Amino acid sequence: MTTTGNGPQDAATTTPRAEAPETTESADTRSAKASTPTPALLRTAAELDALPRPAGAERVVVMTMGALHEGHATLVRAARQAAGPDGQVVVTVFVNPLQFGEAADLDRYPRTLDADLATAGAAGADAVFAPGVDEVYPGGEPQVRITAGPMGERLEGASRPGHFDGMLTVVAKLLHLTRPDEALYGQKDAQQLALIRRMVRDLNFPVRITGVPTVRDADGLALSSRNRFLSPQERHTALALSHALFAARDRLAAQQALHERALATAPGSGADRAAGLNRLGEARAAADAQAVALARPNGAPAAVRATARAILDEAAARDRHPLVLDYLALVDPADFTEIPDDRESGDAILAVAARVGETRLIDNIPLTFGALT
Ligand SMILES: Nc1ncnc2c1ncn2[C@@H]1O[C@H](COP(=O)(O)OP(=O)(O)OP(=O)(O)O)[C@@H](O)[C@H]1O
Ligand SMILES: CC(C)(CO)[C@@H](O)C(=O)[O-]
Ligand code: BAL
Repeated sequence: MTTTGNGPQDAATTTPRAEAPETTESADTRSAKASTPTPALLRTAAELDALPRPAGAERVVVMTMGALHEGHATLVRAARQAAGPDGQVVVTVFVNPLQFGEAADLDRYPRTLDADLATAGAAGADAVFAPGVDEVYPGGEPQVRITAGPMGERLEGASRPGHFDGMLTVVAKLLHLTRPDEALYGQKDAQQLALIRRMVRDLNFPVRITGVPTVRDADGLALSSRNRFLSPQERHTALALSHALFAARDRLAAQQALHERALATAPGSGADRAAGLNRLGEARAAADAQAVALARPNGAPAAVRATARAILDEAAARDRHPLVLDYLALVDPADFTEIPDDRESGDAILAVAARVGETRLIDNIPLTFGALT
């Protein structure tokens, strides 16, 4: 019997281990991990169906492609928190062939189920649903699929044709199979999260979708299963992604702080304020007001893009282990269309994708234009 110690309604504690197929885990590994709660491993839809729902509490699902890291563990902990002690957390582990373009990317995608069970259990999962490809697609490639629509053709969709149709198709299937009250996804895959929200809204899926902020290494690199393919030198180059995003965010904050200071110093429009302050001999405040007057209305989006671009260009110009930029885009979170240069307020996402060596990485940061500090 598996135990998770997550409460009396914990369905995993009611699922005998013998009913789930064995993993390839050795007896030695199992005993070494005896102190960590091991979630029930479910390999088939029938086993998942047999998992009792928590009485009077919710089932919360985290979907993954395995090779779990601290980013995934954070999602599982957030799911545990959302489900509460009486609720149930189910983690899915499935490398979905439908969302891969290059066969090589699919073939080399890391598969680490034994370690995943331990990570999921330690983070509070009650069950791990890890079906094989034949279980998810018993009739071979599905003829009928979800179409992501225009948002799915931008950025990641343009670089990975068919990716989002494949992703949404499996997410729809996994939502039907797991039937959660709530499902959590990472903001690291911001376009994916936006599309899942859109699918759930457009097609009336009875589930709440929650986004979880990106988890990063101490030096800023967004955690990703694909990071393990980076050599130390490539990893160093890859830091340009997050550093570009942070620099752009800091530039926007500085510009907004400048604007606020100018507003606080004297009322009126930028140019008038600068002239008035100059007459009063307020040279510093006048310079601020002038800078703001010049910077708007075409300032902030362009400045944000240029700041990030400069850092990425520098990494692309390196002789060894250069970064190859795929896209840098400042987009509207609602539909992933480009933010126009004259946009003065509202939410945006600055998103980047680049290849370092053989590894393609993505990252993004949420920004708010016109927000007062
Ligand atoms: N660093 C992270 N912070 C927060 N959530 C993350 C992070 N990395 C992955 N996730 C989320 O975990 C879920 C499963 O993602 P997935 O298994 O594809 O991992 P991954 O690290 O993104 O792998 P890869 O980038 O190689 O595809 C997704 O909702 C994803 O957004
Ligand atoms: C949502 C998902 C599990 C669908 O395969 C995958 O795209 C991922 O891990 O982000
Ligand atoms: N993390 C998103 C899934 C993918 O790259 O296919």
